[in-house]
Formats: sequence, structure tokens, C-alpha cells
Amino acid sequence: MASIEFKDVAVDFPIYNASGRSLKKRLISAATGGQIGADPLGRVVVRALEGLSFTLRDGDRVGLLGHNGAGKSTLLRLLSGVYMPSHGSARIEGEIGSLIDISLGIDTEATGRENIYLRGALLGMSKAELKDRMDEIVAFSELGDFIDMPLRTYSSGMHLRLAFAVSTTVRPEILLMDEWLSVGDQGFKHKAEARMRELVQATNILVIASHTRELVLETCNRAIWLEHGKIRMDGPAEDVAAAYFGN
Ligand SMILES: Nc1ncnc2c1ncn2[C@@H]1O[C@H](COP(=O)(O)OP(=O)(O)OP(=O)(O)O)[C@@H](O)[C@H]1O
Repeated sequence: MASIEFKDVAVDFPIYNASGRSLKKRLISAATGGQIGADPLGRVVVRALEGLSFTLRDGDRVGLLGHNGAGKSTLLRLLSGVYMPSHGSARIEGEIGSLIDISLGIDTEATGRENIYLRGALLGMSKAELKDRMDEIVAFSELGDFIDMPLRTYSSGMHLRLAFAVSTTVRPEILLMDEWLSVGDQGFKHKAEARMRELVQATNILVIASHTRELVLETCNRAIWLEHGKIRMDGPAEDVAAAYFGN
């Protein structure tokens, strides 16, 4: 069983090399992005998220909607544990799998096989688990003997194949994604899409940020619309998509 409970969550980014003198003391909304303001000491602060309260349970497939800078990536990073809330509480129960940056932890000097261990460790897999899965990951990547060559000898597509093969080998209870991953040439793309669907089906909770109406309607049963870091609407995917994208 997985669950996520946010209560009045805010995320502030203090900006140390900007002057707060031209800013008002309270937070103001820029045309796009979060709210820019100054703290009591005159330091500039970007409030990326504010007053977020929601609960996600098993079966929730949530699309995060919102314009550029609305706070979608910040919310995904908060869920993945990269950021902590500046205010409020975020309770997350369940194993998290993040496909937000599948190339994170990849070392170009190391071989493909070594990188599987590196990336796998970042995904929370043990060495023994990775050893068991190694043949399957290598076979999925279709890299053949290149798997024992350093990554600097790979093309960008080969690099992505490897990152994808290892990143999608986990079966997390909570899956975080930034748009739908689409990697490789035509043949691999087909295989990758099937694997993504399988992954999404197997997860208890999915949270995916997207700018695509079709993706949200096909994949999600709920959507949260963020605007300037606040929740503008939270409800069934069809209703929120209709309000956000227009009918
Ligand atoms: N590291 C950071 N330092 C300062 N401000 C940041 C940082 N990361 C994000 N922000 C600010 O937080 C706000 C939300 O950004 P975020 O990247 O979460 O938006 P988004 O909805 O994912 O946008 P997009 O659709 O463009 O990817 C923006 O105003 C941005 O300027």
C-alpha cells in the first residue's frame, strides 16, 4: 500500500546573489513561474510552491498540469526526496521510483556494465539484485559487446538505451515521471513504450507532469493544475484537462 499526504506544503528557494531592494516585502506573483519576494532580511526568495494540501492513494494516476514555472518539477523533486518542504508536512509511504532524470549518475568513463551498477544503486537496488537482473538489462538495451566499452564510445541514442533499460527495471510503488519517456530509434521506441505501459500499470501511484492533453487523458484518472505554485484545481483528469486546455 502506498500513500502521499501533503499538508500546507511550501518550497522556497533563497537566491543569494540577487538584490531584494527593488522587490516588495511581501511575495508578488510574476507573470510566469512562482512568486518572487524578499524575506525579512532583504534576501530574495522564490516561492515555487505554496499551501499545497492533497492526499494520494493506491490507484491514483495523477497528471500535473500547469504553465512553465508553475511548480510541477519542484513538486516531483519534493516527492522524490531531492527537496524538503520549507513549510508544512509531506508524508510519503511507499517505495519511490523516479524516471525524472534517467541519466543521473551515469559516468562516461565507466563501461555500460559498471554504469548499470552505478545507476541501479541510485535507484535503491542492491548489488545482488543488479547481478540477478544484469542479463535482462543488457539484453533489453541491445548493446551487445558495447556493454563492456566505456560510455564515451556510445552514441547519444545508445547512451539513452542503457539509461532507460536500467531505470525501468525497478518496480516502484510510487512512480514519478516528467512527460512520457520516448527513447531510441523506431524499433526500440516500440519496445520502450510497451515497457513504460507495463511499469505504469504495475505501480500503485503514478505522478506525471505533462503539457499534453492526450497523455493526461489516456494515462491519468486524476489531475492537479498548478498555477504560480498553488493548486488551482484538483479532480478527475477529464474535468481538470477540460478546464486547463479548454474544451
Ligand atoms: N533551483 C532553483 N532556484 C531558484 N528558483 C527555482 C529553482 N528551481 C525552480 N525555481 C523556480 O520555481 C518555480 C517553479 O519551477 P518548476 O521548475 O517547478 O516549474 P515547472 O512547472 O516544472 O515548469 P516547466 O513547465 O517550465 O518545466 C519557477 O518560478 C522557478 O523559477
